[in-house]
Amino acid sequence: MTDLSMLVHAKMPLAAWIIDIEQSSVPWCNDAAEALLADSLNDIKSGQRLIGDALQKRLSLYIEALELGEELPFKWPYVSKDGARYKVIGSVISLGNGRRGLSVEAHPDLSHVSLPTPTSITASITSSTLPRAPESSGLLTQFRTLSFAAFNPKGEMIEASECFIGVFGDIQYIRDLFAVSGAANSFIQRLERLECLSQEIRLSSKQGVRWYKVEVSYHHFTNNVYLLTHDIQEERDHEVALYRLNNYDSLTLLPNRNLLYQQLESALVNARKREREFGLLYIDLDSFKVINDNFGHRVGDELIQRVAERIKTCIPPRACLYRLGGDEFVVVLENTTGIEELQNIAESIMQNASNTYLVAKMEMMITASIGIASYPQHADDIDNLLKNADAAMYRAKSTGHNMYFVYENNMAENIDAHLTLGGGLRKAIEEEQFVLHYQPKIRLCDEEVVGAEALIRWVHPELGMISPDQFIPLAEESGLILPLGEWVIRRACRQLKEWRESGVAPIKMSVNLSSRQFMQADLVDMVERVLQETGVEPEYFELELTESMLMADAQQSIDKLHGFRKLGLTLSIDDFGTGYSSLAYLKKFPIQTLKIDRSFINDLGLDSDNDAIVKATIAMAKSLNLKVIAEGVETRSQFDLLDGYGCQEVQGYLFSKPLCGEDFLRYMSSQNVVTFA
Ligand SMILES: Nc1nc2c(ncn2[C@@H]2O[C@@H]3COP(=O)(O)O[C@H]4[C@@H](O)[C@H](n5cnc6c(=O)[nH]c(N)nc65)O[C@@H]4COP(=O)(O)O[C@H]3[C@H]2O)c(=O)[nH]1
Repeated sequence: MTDLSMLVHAKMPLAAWIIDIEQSSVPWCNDAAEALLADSLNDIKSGQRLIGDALQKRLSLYIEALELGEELPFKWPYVSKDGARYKVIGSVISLGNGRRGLSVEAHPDLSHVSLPTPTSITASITSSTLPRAPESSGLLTQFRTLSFAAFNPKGEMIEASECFIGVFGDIQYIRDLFAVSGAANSFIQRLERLECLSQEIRLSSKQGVRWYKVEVSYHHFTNNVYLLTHDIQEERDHEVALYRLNNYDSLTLLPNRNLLYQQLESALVNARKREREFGLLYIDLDSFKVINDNFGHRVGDELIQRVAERIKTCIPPRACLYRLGGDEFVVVLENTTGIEELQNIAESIMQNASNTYLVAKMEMMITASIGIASYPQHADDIDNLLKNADAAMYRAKSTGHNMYFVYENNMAENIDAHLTLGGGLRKAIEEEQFVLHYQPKIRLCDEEVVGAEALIRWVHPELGMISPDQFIPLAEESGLILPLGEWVIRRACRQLKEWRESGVAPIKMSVNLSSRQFMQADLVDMVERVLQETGVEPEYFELELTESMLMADAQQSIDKLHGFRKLGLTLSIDDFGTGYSSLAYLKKFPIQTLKIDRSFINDLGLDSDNDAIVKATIAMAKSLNLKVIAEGVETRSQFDLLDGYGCQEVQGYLFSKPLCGEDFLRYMSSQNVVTFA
């Protein structure tokens, strides 16, 4: 056995295997270990031969020490079958289920190689001006796959394998290998302290600076250094890719939630230490789901990319933008001088983000709702800071689109319930846990079905059917009414189309609008789009609005109502009598129908004041050329009174409760309003 044959065995990568300490077995070994341990491998796998008595004893001691909380260094000399010597070095790893194991590597033990005269190894980094040493034996050059080199105490390369020269060139000094001179110094210093050294380090190869695993052995007698290198750049690239995958959003390439938490943690530490402020903006795009639903996820994804690019241009260079997923982003700004700084960013985002985007050859628009929270004013820990910014964002959403709000204390009051229920509602929208029921509208003169009011129900997987009174206010508050409202309009139109296709005589479909929906900037466009998409003629579609909705911003309402009228659909005032009830004012609104609230119908014939109001309302509505419909009609006597007062249509349990689509069709058939063409 020659010294060189030992080097041959020390091939890279290192032989590595895992020892299950409790079982005294070897559950895994790599190819190098397989080659190194050759025909004893079968025994290794069954855990018998390699782990002989002496080793078993050492492992037992090791386990005992581990149990006492003491981790002993595990080193074990190993001589392979052909006499090559190795140092096996192990470290503790978890094997799952509370079991512990050792991850071991066999490092070639080069301390037996006979080599030239000793001097100090420190000289190797200080003697770069010395001429090249002549000690080369010429033997190593024959190795083609092993990247190996030997250096004398002056740091001069004595000899190198063909592979080494191929990778690093014919270098003169050990320091020539290192990409950074500081790295060379600390490397040599470590080597002086340790017998052998295994380190991952960047070296200067002919291909450029790359990551290598370097195994170095320092020979005591000769002071020479023996160095093996193994290119691990590819592994590093994989690690980097994995890091990117875990910490960056693949769609926008923005840092994700993980990195957000990391930055917030460090921002918090800095701010506490230096008594500084920092803040964040929680950004949620408005009605993004509508875009996904209408144009597909590819278009939605592209829009998200464009929006991310746009937001980046609106924030200062020292601010950092993160994507939390979906249509949610967060901007973090450290060392702020006050809330205004954050408000300025919000304004800049709102202004720029709402400009059109060219996506899939279409011009698209989207707005953002933003919530602002700052440390230490609004929270003194990260979770609450995020939660409060989120609460402020919800406030912005429920107040109107394209707005920002700075967190205020009262926003937190309902936030827990809000997030739980809101979260449920969000999921319900995604999973379409909603159905529409339809209540017939009956013409008084001939008791024919002339219309249907679409009424939403939430079919909750655990709670069963939930009435709209319970969740519409929540949907309003969270802004979710916008996607939900659009779903209602689309579903109702599709249903009308289906009924028509199954031979039902034309009837009008009415849909309720909520106040938040009514504020939606692109509402008229959205309704037009849905009507076109579903092929419903506008004259068969009606929107029901409340008085309070119209009065909130009368001028804007008038403009919007005219927009709807231009489309050709009809407009009805719902729950009439419960609000302002100013017919004179209502004259200004281009509406066609008044719906008398069921609270008036309840007492009809029992309360003369009520009767007088209903009678007067119908008379005045007629003079204004408005159609009148009464809701909540439950009895024949109510029906007869309304007939006598000149009411044109009724709706109520007297005829039918709201029905699912199929039952409504059956109801129509029983009323002979089916004209099978
Ligand atoms: N006691 C009695 N009740 C009757 C009678 N006839 C009908 N009703 C009920 O009265 C409500 C009429 O709807 P609304 O006034 O628009 O009041 C609706 C409407 O404001 C809102 N809503 C329902 N669907 C939607 C929707 O799709 N969008 C929006 N924004 N709001 C909706 O929820 C409210 C409640 O809806 P529902 O629970 O379906 O309750 C419905 C209906 O089931 C009757 O003879 N007697």
